[in-house]
Amino acid sequence: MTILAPSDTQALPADWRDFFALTKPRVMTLVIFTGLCGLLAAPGSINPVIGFTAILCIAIGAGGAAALNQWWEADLDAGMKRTASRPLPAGRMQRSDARDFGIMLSAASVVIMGLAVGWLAASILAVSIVYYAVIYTIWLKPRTPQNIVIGGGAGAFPPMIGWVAVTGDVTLMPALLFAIIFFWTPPHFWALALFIKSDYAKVGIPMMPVVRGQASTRKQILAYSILLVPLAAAPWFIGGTGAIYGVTALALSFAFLGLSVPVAVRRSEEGDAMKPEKRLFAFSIVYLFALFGVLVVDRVAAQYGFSW
Ligand code: HEM
Ligand SMILES: CC(C)=CCC/C(C)=C/CC/C(C)=C/COP(=O)(O)OP(=O)(O)O
Repeated sequence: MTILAPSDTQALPADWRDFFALTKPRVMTLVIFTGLCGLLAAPGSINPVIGFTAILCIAIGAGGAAALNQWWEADLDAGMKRTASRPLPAGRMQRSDARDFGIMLSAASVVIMGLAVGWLAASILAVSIVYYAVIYTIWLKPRTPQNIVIGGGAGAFPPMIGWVAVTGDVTLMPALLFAIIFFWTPPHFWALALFIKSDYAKVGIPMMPVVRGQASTRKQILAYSILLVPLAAAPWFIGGTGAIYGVTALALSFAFLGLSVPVAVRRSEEGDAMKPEKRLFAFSIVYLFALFGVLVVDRVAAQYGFSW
């Protein structure tokens, strides 16, 4: 099968703000934060300049992959209200410029990571870029309602990259951090997809609520949320963290589960300003920031002798 690249259109000259927008800066804050937390929670130490370089490379690589995602999806983005004002669908940029920008950032991030930090971290970064830009965006997203379940792997790599930048090897702890984000992604995204369902249906993307329906999606959100409870606490169970992390992870995960139940049973009050799925989506972001934040707090506390 031949995959044709989207062609160029007449576009207005883009400025730096459009290039910055191509990196999906708001979404990538959490990607960068989880990468930083992976780096700070890892055993051992790293030269601050090299540590900063590692995080910069995760940011540049994630931004490059996001630019490639938008280069490929310019036509789809034009058909959805949420994405129509992005630089490409709004006609502020040439498609080829977005593609070249994405390739340049991606390549630079991997090479700099390899030379300055290490080639294992660089290889995992390269895999995550290809995973997001090619496996998820080009291959899975238009083909299967399991797109984000499998595609969730792309966004789960950053803490592992941060960890590996310090330790130089992949052990059970970074694998667990990967698994937490991997199983967090379906409830995170399907909660959103439940209230923007019609947008994806319009452009023919087989997102779960469109293909399997709302009831099935709601049940699956609950199933992943249940799984997150033991999984998020697993770093504590295996002795990789102290109780500061473990107890907070359990509290956060039960709160997450508590917000998933009304989504699963469609319980929303008459005149409820914020639907349960909107509430769950918003909390999913707070959840991951807090979970990875407390991972670092736990490690710092242990270093200062505060551990239960
Ligand atoms: C395949 C996996 C994922 C999909 C399909 C997805 C999809 C989305 C979508 C469509 C939005 C709405 C905002 C927008 O228009 O860009 C969003 C928001 C967000 N996502 Fe995800 N996401 C995924 C994974 C992740 C991961 C792994 C992270 C970070 C670890 C993340 C962090 C965020 C954040 C922070 C926001 C809020 C951005 C804002 O405030 O506008 N997402 N996500
Ligand atoms: C280091 C590295 C490469 C990290 C990548 C991180 C990653 C995969 C994040 C995924 C988050 C994201 C923006 C999904 C949007 O899905 P979409 O693109 O389908 O959403 P859209 O409908 O808004 O375009």
